[in-house]
Amino acid sequence: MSAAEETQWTVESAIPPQIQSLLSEVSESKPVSYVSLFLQIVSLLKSQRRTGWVDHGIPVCESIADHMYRMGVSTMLIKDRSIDTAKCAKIALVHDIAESLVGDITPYDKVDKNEKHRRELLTINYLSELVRKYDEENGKEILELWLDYEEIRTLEARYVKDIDKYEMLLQCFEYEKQHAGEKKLDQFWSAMASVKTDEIKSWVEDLWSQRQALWAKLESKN
Ligand SMILES: Nc1nc2c(ncn2[C@H]2C[C@H](O)[C@@H](COP(=O)(O)O)O2)c(=O)[nH]1
Ligand SMILES: [Mn+2]
Repeated sequence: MSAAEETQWTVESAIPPQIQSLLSEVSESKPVSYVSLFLQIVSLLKSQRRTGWVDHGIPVCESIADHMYRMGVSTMLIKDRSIDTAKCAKIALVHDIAESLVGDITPYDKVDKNEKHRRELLTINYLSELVRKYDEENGKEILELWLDYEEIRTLEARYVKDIDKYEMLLQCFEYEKQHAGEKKLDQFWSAMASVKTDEIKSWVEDLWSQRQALWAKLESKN
């Protein structure tokens, strides 16, 4: 993608036609009209497949929403009582919300991380503004929770960052099991090194030993 094409990306250009047609139906005189508009943009997360799996030929793979849902549930398992797990769940539910319009960009895509951040920051501000039309405080909260994650501003965000990697690795392990030796997704497992908290490290270490056992069994059959 050329530099010119990259910087041409705007939120407005990323809004798909089915959402564009809704924009003329909201009115600041009717704040509640922004609720369904915002949530129909969120719906895009339910149909967008996670690019990393698509790139590795996983048929019928999970969506971005699937990933965030299981992350939300995962935060409820954190047993460190000093962590505000309700806040973790909220961060999990919004951390990839900008991908509704930006799309799911992997570390191997041609979009560099500054451009990815630029697009996602424009989008989260756009989404936050939509919610503020209905409720100022809720719109601000969604933006702040997203920034907590993006900038790892809190220990809760650090846990969610770790769970983002754990959830991906668990999904990777599930795809490797499903494909019974046909798909060895080694590339993703380098993410283990990014996990920082002791508790989530213990989750990852357990998963890694399960994966090692799986491949020992699969490779013994060959
Ligand atoms: N091909 C690879 N894709 C990867 C890797 N690590 C992450 N990813 C994918 C997973 C998602 O599709 C996307 C970003 O995920 P976020 O949850 O961070 O938005 O990138 C990898 O090692 N290889
Ligand atoms: Mn994520």
